[in-house]
Amino acid sequence: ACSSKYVLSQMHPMWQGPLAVPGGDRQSPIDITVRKSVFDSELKPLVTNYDPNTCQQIWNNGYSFLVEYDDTTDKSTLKGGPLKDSFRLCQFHFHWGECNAWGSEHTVDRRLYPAELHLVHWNSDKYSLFEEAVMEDNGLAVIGVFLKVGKRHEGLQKLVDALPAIRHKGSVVEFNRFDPACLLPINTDDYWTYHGSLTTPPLTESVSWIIMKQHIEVSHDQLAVFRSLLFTSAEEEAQKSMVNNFRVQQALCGRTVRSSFT
Ligand SMILES: COc1ccc(N2C[C@H](O)c3cc(S(N)(=O)=O)sc3S2(=O)=O)cc1
Ligand SMILES: [Zn+2]
Repeated sequence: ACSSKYVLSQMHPMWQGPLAVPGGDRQSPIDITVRKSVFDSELKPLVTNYDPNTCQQIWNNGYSFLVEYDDTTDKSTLKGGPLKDSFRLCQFHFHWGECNAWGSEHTVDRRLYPAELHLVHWNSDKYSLFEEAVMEDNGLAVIGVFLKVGKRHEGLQKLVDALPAIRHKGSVVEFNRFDPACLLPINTDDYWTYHGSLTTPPLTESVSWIIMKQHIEVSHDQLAVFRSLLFTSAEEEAQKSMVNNFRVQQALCGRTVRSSFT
């Protein structure tokens, strides 16, 4: 799939029809084969500085639900890790399955998780707008965190309680003072990192992926509320449950996945 000009057509609930991505040799998501990852002692700990007051709204974009942050100043930033520059948080969202057996986009030694959190940041040292950065080689940095079903996640509940108000595609509600740091695992020093792409259209190959080794736990009931969202807008006849909003895994095409831990 790497040499071919186009990625295989992604006949997937999230979008129909073939998706042409020029080149297509650094697509995401991927399976992380632990024994093939390469320890890199140059990789630093992640440095996140998130200001909960920059949280603005939560909305259903028809792929997932996004919590959006004011990224007009450097108030919520990500530095360190594999990154040379400072990146600004613009949104976070999740991917999940119709059941707890699957739902994550990345896998570790083929292990699937019921859901995966993505915290999306753009390179504010090199670019002045998200829209510019998203098209550039080192424009975005996305932190991926696996979710496992277990004890209730207290910090997540505020977000879960807001979901019924955005059931339909296109609905938006104000959402303030949410600190995304509460969704990070205790240990953020251990991660894998590789160069990849957005996992939804436009699939641009502009992402430095940082996948946390440690997962977070959420309750079965909290995840069930994710599945009560809809892909469809209020006007559409057939309502489709927003589930399985993950992309099929892509070929590694010779890329190396580095680890910050041995
Ligand atoms: C060019 O116009 C745009 C480009 C990208 C986007 N985004 C929305 C996407 O759904 C999306 C999916 C991401 S994932 N699953 O982390 O790879 S990150 C991301 S986004 O916030 O960049 C919006 C407009
Ligand atoms: Zn995502």
